[in-house]
Amino acid sequence: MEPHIYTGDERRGWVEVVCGSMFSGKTEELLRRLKRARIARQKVALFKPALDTRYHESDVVSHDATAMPSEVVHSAEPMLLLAGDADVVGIDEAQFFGVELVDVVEGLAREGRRVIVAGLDQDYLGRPFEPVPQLMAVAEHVTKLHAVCVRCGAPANHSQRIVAGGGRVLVGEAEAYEPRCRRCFKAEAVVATPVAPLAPPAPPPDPEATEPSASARASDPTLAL
Ligand SMILES: Nc1ncnc2c1ncn2[C@@H]1O[C@H](COP(=O)(O)OP(=O)(O)O)[C@@H](O)[C@H]1O
Ligand SMILES: Cc1cn([C@H]2C[C@H](O)[C@@H](COP(=O)(O)O)O2)c(=O)[nH]c1=O
Ligand SMILES: [Zn+2]
Repeated sequence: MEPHIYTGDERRGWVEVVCGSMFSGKTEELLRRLKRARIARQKVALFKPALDTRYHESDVVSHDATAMPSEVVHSAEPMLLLAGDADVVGIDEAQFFGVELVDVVEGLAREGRRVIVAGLDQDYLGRPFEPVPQLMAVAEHVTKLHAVCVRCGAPANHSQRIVAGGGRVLVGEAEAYEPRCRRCFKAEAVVATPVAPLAPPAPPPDPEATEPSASARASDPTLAL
């Protein structure tokens, strides 16, 4: 068989992954790239999983209310057909699709499309959140974004769950999750009450007390655990 020589004028597909913690700007970045593709008169298809109905039934909406209409899918496979003749395919909330998303994304790219996938790289315990790590491995381009840690203001790499219960998947917003840096993230703890953003440091502990005082428990909800 003759070797394939790249001539530069053929349609070539590739995969871009945009990952990071909650509130890091993944959806905004995905929508920014898709808007630019539209300005370049490319055909764009955008998908989101049926599980994510937080802000709107079908639009993809960022925490800052940037929005774009999308097609809601219950699994990854239908995207292969629904993408139609789109040059660029965007997929948000990749962590809600199973590992079958990897084959679908690779299939779309093999057909010559630019595929942009946004999703959480870690779950609320700091574990790799499949299928995003697998997608990062096969992608041509990976962008990792950071939110601002609500405790100290450092770049946040983690999504701290602040409500009890739920399994790995628990759809939610600021009422259920806080972006936190490595130092402020507590993998096992579920903090019952969210603290005010960037609260001043708690007063020094009472040396007389053997148990945390009621006021200390009130100002630091982790002591209530
Ligand atoms: N702690 C925070 N750090 C950074 N952005 C935040 C924070 N809290 C709220 N935001 C808002 O969230 C927006 C990013 O939203 P979005 O793109 O939906 O993030 P993601 O998809 O990564 O969850 C920011 O532009 C900002 O307005
Ligand atoms: C960490 C973590 C998050 N989720 C959910 C919570 C939200 O519904 C989405 C993430 O949305 P965003 O666009 O990145 O803000 O995922 C979850 O189900 N499990 C988790 O461990
Ligand atoms: Zn911090």
